[in-house]
Amino acid sequence: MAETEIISNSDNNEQFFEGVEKLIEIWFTPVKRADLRKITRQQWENVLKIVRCEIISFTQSDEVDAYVLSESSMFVSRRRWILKTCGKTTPLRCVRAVLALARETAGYARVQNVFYSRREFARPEAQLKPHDNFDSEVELLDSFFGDGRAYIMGPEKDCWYLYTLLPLEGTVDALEKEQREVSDGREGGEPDQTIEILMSDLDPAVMDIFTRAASADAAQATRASGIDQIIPGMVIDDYLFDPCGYSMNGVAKDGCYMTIHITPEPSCSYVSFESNVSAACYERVLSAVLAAFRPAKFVLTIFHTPDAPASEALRELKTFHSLNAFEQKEAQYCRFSGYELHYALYNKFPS
Ligand SMILES: C[S@+](CC[C@H](N)C(=O)[O-])C[C@H]1O[C@@H](n2cnc3c(N)ncnc32)[C@H](O)[C@@H]1O
Repeated sequence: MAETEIISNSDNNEQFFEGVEKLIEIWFTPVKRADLRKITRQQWENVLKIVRCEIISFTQSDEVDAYVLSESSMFVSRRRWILKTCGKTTPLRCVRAVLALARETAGYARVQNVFYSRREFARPEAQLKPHDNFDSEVELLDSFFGDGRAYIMGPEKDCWYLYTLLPLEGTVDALEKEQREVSDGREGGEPDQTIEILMSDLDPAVMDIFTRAASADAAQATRASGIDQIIPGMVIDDYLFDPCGYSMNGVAKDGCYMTIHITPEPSCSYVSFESNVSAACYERVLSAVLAAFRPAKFVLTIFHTPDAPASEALRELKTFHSLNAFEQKEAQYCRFSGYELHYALYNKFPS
């Protein structure tokens, strides 16, 4: 397993781990018979060495290959690649290698869309280049993809960063038109959505479940926390770290995935939830996630294509009972190339 990034905090002898992940998602422009799943496990292992993490488990459905990593997860489907890594990993350093494999092994010549995002790190100064500041990350991303656009949302010390592609002809409408033309009559025109819930300051009693002292194995932690009930019917691949820490991927037959990563250390507790489940389930999913982990604070992001039912779900967000205990500190809505984004930051009301 890769070197553990656990740093002792000399003031109180507690351990620090940077749970906040860097998340990159690349969509390739459809080509008949091209498939990212032609890239072999050995080739992915070489890529992940550059990132400073390793594969620890694997599961798959007809639509997606899901890897649990020593630092979070990777999902590979026909034309979408997702890499989510925490700690001091360096995911942007592997993008050049992935673009080369996509071209030479999988058969993709063009990138259709890119999303790179993360919350502000608890300890930004401890990150390795280019992840020690967002400007350097953007500079490297621009060197791969030409002109992207960078966004910073929320308050300075607790912000959320995003990089995505600029519309080619200068306007969002122009890019959406181009994307519609590319996907007309082929795969790839399907509605898409991603919900992410990035939680901090979690209930210590819940975090305790994700320690070897409290749970004999990952399956026990999955059941005791209710993770198996968040999106029922998924094949779950879970892993309990020693002495604490938890990662899981879930995949369903229809291509739906979910992934949860947990840093239970009291001084830096952090949990991330991500899924492309359809928006029809958002209230149920949000309430199951908040009930399972009991965060004091969380960032909610929802990306969706304009035709996805998520647009409806977002209009109803204010009526979600699960959000009654929280104050919405920030909220922003953006429209990008082919996607809309809702971002919000919530704090628990003092009890
Ligand atoms: C990989 S997990 C999940 C991280 C995730 N990004 C999150 O949302 O918190 C990290 C947790 O596992 C623990 N851990 C134990 N051994 C580890 C190892 N060899 N590599 C990475 N994390 C390890 C860390 O202390 C931390 O609590």
